Amino acid sequence: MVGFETFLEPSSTERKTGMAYDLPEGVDIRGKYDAEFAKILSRDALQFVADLQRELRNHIKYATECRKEAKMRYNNGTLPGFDPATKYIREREWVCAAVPPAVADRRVEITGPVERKMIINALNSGAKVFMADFEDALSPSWENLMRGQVNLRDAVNRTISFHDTARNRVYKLNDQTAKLFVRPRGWHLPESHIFIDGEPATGCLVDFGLYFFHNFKAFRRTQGEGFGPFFYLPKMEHSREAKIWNNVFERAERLAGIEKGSIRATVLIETLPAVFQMDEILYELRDHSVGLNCGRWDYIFSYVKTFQAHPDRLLPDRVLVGMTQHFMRSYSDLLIRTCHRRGVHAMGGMAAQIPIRDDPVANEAALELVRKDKLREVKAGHDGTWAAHPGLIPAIMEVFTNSMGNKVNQIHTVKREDAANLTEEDLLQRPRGVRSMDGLRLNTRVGIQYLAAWLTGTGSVPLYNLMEDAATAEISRVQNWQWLKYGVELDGDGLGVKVTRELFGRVVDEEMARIEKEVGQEKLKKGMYKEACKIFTRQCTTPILDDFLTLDAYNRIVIHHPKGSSSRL
Ligand SMILES: CC(=O)SCCNC(=O)CCNC(=O)[C@H](O)C(C)(C)COP(=O)(O)OP(=O)(O)OC[C@H]1O[C@@H](n2cnc3c(N)ncnc32)[C@H](O)[C@@H]1OP(=O)(O)O
Ligand SMILES: O=CC(=O)O
Ligand SMILES: [Mg+2]
Repeated sequence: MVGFETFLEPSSTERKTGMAYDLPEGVDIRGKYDAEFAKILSRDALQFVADLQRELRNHIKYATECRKEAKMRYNNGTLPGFDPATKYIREREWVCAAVPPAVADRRVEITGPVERKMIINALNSGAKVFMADFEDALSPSWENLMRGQVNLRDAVNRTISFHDTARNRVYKLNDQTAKLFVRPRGWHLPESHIFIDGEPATGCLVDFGLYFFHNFKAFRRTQGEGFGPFFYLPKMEHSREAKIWNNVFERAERLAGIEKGSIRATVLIETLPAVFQMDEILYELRDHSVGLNCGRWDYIFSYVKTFQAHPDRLLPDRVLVGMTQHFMRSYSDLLIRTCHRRGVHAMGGMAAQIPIRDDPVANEAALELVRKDKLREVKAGHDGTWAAHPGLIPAIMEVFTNSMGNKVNQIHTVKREDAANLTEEDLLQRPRGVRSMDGLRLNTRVGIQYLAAWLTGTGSVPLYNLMEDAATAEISRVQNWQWLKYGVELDGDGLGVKVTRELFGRVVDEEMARIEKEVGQEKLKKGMYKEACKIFTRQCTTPILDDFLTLDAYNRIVIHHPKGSSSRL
């Protein structure tokens, strides 16, 4: 193990190796060499990541096995629920460490991929927080991930700029910027361009490790007011996964020589099993927590996934599964109650609407939907919420500020004790609504176009005036799979058509024709639409549901450079 102090200075051990990365023992890089990437992938930074991986790999494997075991139980008919063994954690009075002053006010948070121009725009957007995303909004190609690390380093050091040559516009940071949170990938995704002891590294440890290593010092000085760095943690299913993150944080703090509790993280509650573990997750992270967030889109995806073997719990059309469905409202209410009882932020989620530039009437209608959604959140007791686009920030800020007045959050003022009575049944209640041919078509059209964008390096896209990312695309995929698997009757159009493979095949052909008409023949040919259609169709029709759309698709974007990318000195 290299002492952490040696990491901090540009060290003499970071030898110039020409066109190859300088690697510690047991680490191999199979991604393309780039001189900028080499500054991120320094020997000492890689050593830090490798040490995290070595210390935690068995815990990660165990947690992965537990996920499989839980899936088997749900597939055999068990319903997720509160764990009697951890009742004492839910019932006892305890609180998380106090919220750091730098992030007490999080009323509007903007999110976006770690792309250079977007990072600058997001930090300048007027939002209180910017969540820079290696996850739902990013296609994890080697190029995107490593450029993302370069961009974040420059953002934290405040040297980031971007020259849009086509528009001759230079982007720079304002004096006042949003506070930066970083969201690493979920536990399930490998980083197949970095091998540690012969195995692909765990994606989130690479994202966390490289970012923390290069930025913790500057971050604490420039924006954390002595705390930080700050993170969002996605897609957890159980508190044992939060415990692994807590170990990661403690280890990083120890090695960096910073106080325990410096690193803070907000956990997304975006899987159905995790809603029954909210106290337990906060408890594991009680020294490092700044709250929970309603990751509503992955949560809906997870509802389908968890109940993949329960034909009595089929979803209605995707557009009908909103926050006013009883199970969604119950989840948000219980999350608020749990967070405020434990002294941390209860963050709202993402409304999918984005500005519609060429149609003022439609734009106003979209904005009104966002306002309504945000008003519901702030009235329920959320302390802040997410915006997908800078154009939405003034309206959302106004809703939260009008409702919260001078308060920076509602942690101590809105307790929601009424939500203590919510039951497992409330949290699992079947969503209501119809299923329609339009729903099947929309899922198909959106799923294919999103995947085509993802395969070519773009992880969040505007489609039909809505933001689409990995989480929303997952809903389209699993909903089609579920409807096909159980041959549901489309009762929403009065036609009573059953979803069969033949019908779905026809829908795919027709929707591909529609996509061609919309994007043009040229773009269709140049893009990855046919490949995307193949992957999406296979995943919708496979007898056993794939765990993640992006796991299969990831293999298509891994590009190994066996020669000249790495060297062992
Ligand atoms: C389910 C979840 O996990 S939600 C969280 C993950 N998802 C996300 O973070 C999605 C974030 N949003 C986005 O990626 C984008 O807003 C999109 C793809 C939906 C739409 O993007 P675009 O089509 O480029 O929007 P549009 O053309 O209106 O952009 C106008 C300007 O706003 C900027 N912009 C748009 N969204 C963002 C954003 N989220 N952050 C920073 N800047 C943004 C654009 O870069 C552009 O800047 P410019 O005028 O300087 O060139
Ligand atoms: O990550 C957020 C979500 O809604 O999913
Ligand atoms: Mg998500």
